[in-house]
Amino acid sequence: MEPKTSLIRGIKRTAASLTESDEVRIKTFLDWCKRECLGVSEKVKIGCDGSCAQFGMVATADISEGEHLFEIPHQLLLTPDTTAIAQLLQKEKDSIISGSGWVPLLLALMYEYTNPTSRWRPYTQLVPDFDELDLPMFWPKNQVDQYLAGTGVVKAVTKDLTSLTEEFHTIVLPFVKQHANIFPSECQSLEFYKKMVAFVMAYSFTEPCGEDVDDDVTQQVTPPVMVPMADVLNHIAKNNAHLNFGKEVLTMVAKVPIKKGEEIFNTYGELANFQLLHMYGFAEPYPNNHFDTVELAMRLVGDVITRDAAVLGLEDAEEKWAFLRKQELVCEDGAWVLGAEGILTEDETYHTLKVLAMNKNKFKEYVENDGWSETDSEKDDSTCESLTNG
Ligand SMILES: C[S@@+](CC[C@H](N)C(=O)[O-])C[C@H]1O[C@@H](n2cnc3c(N)ncnc32)[C@H](O)[C@@H]1O
Repeated sequence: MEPKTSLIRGIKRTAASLTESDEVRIKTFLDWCKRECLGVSEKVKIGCDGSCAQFGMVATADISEGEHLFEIPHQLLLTPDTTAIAQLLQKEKDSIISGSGWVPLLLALMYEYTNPTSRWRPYTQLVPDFDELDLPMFWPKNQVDQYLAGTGVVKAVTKDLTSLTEEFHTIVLPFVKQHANIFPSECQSLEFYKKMVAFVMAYSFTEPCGEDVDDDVTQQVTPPVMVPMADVLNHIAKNNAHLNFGKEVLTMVAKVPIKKGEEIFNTYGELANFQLLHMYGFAEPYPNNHFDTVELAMRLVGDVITRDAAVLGLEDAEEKWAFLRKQELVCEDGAWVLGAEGILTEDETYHTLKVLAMNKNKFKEYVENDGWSETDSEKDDSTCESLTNG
């Protein structure tokens, strides 16, 4: 059988040890951090001796809860506003508007990544070759279809590849050609652009907005930025450190006491394993990821209940399903989401199951009323309780 190369490659990297070139790149990066006033605690070090994936950060002494591990000045973030081509991007901003919103950062990265005299050179040199990240967007299509069927990754990867190819040809390539004096020829290649997209996907941060700015579970909606040093940290769901976005600096703070020798883990968000695999090329082994979810496609359930209504003892299954669709409680692309602690789409699932379980008269009444507004007493109905919790 064909090996699941990507998953195996991911495991192999666990046992990696620092090569001479790694050591030089880490030292160059740390010297750069010092020069650029990126302060790092003496109680941490970058290395390969963490639990996973090439580089990571490990505690070299006991760390207390709340201790600062490093502080990154805002001007050291690599963004469309800080790059050496910021003025050009600003001047041409109307021609680089994209659906993803990533194009300005991608152009900044293409420029800085290929420029030997870039201010961020020691940072961009530390990042591994992007193919090694094993993001499913680099897998051959047949492997994605074969190994990831039934997860949301297949659809997400197809969408990513379509949109990045479209943005490359319509926005990025014309821009790069127009400014061929500053972009080397490799920037005209779609393969290179894909690597830059992978860089943003697996390494960028998005400043949380809204009320809970200090909370690492906040919704992320602002454009992504590159954050040197913070992106050295690997992710686990039970992270022991998190990044605070302050006005002057971004600070990595210990969430809990961390013992000497332990790896420092950040969070990339409350992500299910399929999302981790899609964006970062790894998944957490069961049962470590308490944010993991399973999606039950409504379309599949619809097929089964209408096909096997008699076996299931369901009355008017087809009419009920059609009515639920009309009410937009179910849809072709929809899914019910099951989390570690129960059903996350509880209302929709509850409502659907309740309709499916109705007898003829009740369903007739329900259709006549164009659905029904539920009272608390109905919600306490024991049948429905067992349906939602069982
Ligand atoms: C932001 S980078 C972290 C630094 C990265 N380890 C490096 O060497 O540059 C994100 C990448 O690290 C790896 N990674 C992070 N957390 C991981 C984990 N818990 N298990 C396996 N790989 C992980 C994945 O390859 C992911 O795409």
